[in-house]
Amino acid sequence: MTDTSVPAVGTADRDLRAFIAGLPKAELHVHHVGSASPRIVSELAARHPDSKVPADPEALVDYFTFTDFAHFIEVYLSVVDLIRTPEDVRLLTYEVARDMARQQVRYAELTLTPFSSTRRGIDARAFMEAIEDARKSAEAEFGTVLRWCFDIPGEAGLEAAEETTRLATDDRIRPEGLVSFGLGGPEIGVPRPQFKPYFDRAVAAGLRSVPHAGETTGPETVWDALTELRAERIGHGTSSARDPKLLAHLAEHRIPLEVCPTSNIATRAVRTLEEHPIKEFARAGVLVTVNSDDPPMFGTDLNNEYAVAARLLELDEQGLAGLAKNAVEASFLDAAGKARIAEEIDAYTAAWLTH
Ligand SMILES: Nc1ncnc2c1ncn2[C@@H]1O[C@H](CCC(=O)c2cccc(C(=O)O)c2)[C@@H](O)[C@H]1O
Ligand SMILES: [Zn+2]
Repeated sequence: MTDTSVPAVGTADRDLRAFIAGLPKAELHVHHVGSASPRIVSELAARHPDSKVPADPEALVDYFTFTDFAHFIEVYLSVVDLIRTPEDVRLLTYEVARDMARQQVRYAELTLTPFSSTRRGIDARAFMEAIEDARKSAEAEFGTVLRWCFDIPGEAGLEAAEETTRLATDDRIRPEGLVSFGLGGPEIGVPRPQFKPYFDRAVAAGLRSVPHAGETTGPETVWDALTELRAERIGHGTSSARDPKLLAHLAEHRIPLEVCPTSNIATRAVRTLEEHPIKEFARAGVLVTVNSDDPPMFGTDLNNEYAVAARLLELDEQGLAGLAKNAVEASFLDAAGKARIAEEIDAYTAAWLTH
């Protein structure tokens, strides 16, 4: 006979997952192409049958298993090759927002790499119109507010930096939803300081600096991002844990880290979740935000990243609400926008804990 007095293993975990599923959230580090779900990839692959990306969602699980960071970028670029027309761009953006809304994401800063599209022949203005059309439809229909980060694909060099900066700063081209400027791709062999003039121009044009740093290289790259690229938040920043002075600096200056735990395992930047430095960040007083990076490619979503963080940081519902509010605080929303989501988080948490 089953002993019903003993809670089934995992009940607490299930309750926390249910709490997370309904928790209003903000996401600060998530890539446009990297958010293409199997459903979206299949639709794009069917449109472009010459692509090497499998159209069958089940085959995508194997295809999205990476041997290292370089392999991840290789696969990533094969998905980039599926985005060939402004309509592909619009579809991807709109469907990504739908997937976010299902997870109660109220606000997201989505990282786009417009250079990858313009160099493949998509007209810059048509690209901007496509993302803006998707942004406005998504906000009206799903209630999810999107803002853009344009990032330089570092490995593609200064030509990519120049083009990304032009697209981000030319008043006749830059989209209304653009708030920030980033730098992604591999770090090894791609020194950050060479991008200083481009970040200077972007910051002068009113954009916020949010480069990836310390994902696959050491803390010196994070220092470079801070001192040379004027970073206001750090993408990943994983290796900061190896430099106590850096942790103290990040904490003192309230420079948030955009932590993406499952991504770090999938790209082999960190060996296991148990070894992930998120605990050290929190202990040092750094403003930690939790993000999904390239969720379907890493077999995760934002809700799962919150569940992972809850386990690693030993958070209860109040702790998770605090984590969600960290992302709101670290976002580039205005004060009223931040207050609105923070209040929603508090109201949801209070209602959950009293019923
Ligand atoms: N975890 C990540 N960490 C870092 N970056 C990540 C992560 N996830 C996704 N990215 C994205 O990968 C892009 C890389 C694209 C790139 O390197 C490249 C090189 C040469 C040519 C072209 C091209 O398009 O022709 C592109 C970055 O810009 C970034 O947005
Ligand atoms: Zn990233």
